Amino acid sequence: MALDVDRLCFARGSQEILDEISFAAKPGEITVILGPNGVGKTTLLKCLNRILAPSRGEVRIKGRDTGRMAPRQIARHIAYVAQQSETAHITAFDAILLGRKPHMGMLPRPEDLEKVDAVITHLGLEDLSLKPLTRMSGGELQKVCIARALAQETDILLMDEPTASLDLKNEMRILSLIRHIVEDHHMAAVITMHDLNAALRYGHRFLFLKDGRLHATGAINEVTPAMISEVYGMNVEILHHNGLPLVVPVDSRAA
Ligand SMILES: Nc1ncnc2c1ncn2[C@@H]1O[C@H](COP(=O)(O)OP(=O)(O)OP(=O)(O)O)[C@@H](O)[C@H]1O
Repeated sequence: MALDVDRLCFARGSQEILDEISFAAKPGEITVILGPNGVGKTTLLKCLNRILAPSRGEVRIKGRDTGRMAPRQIARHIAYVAQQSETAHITAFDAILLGRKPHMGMLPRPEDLEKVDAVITHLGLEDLSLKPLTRMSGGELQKVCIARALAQETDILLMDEPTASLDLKNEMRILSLIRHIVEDHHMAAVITMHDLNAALRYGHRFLFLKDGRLHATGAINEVTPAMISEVYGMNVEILHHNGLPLVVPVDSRAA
């Protein structure tokens, strides 16, 4: 496994946010964390790369406890795309170059610049390369953030609501891009999402959080309407259209 999470707990003061969360993220797969607002999805992601320190339990990268690793070492294995990306007045090229920081000293080496060029070409971002982040649309910015994560050359990718501010077309494009990257580069991705239909379309494995605990997990063919209803407090059906699952709310009463 690329990433093993073992009985992870996180508390803020006396408030227990995450309670005994265990799962493993596999290379070549997108693991999607699902659950209602405020359940702890972002908190869990931040515990995975130790932006937040779990109060109990372990997160292991290829068997190594992240609690015993320096932040720079963790950053060589885990790239993190936060929910609100920074929009500093720097170009896309420079933003992507920041992804090389865990690998370089004070100054970029020729191989760092070559890596950034290669990622820009791979994602077709040549036209954006010299554009400042402050003048980018949400979709453009998200692509730059993904490019920076790729330039970081990690085996694990964490993304917090990567399509939150995107229109339908860009949402599909970005999720398709993430899925291709994960499969082609054999990365293990863990992402949070609210759009259940997009999640079921592009994810491989699903974790449902409820009341701070892992309520249910499963691959695409193991997700049931009951799991969704119990977690979101709303009755749903799962229909199929052209082989794709579609979650349809049945009524708005609490399940
Ligand atoms: N900086 C903070 N200080 C105090 N409490 C916080 C902080 N950040 C989050 N919380 C609380 O921790 C809990 C989990 O928040 P978190 O952001 O992880 O949830 P989430 O599932 O990602 O929510 P959403 O779907 O709305 O983004 C919530 O009760 C939230 O109010």
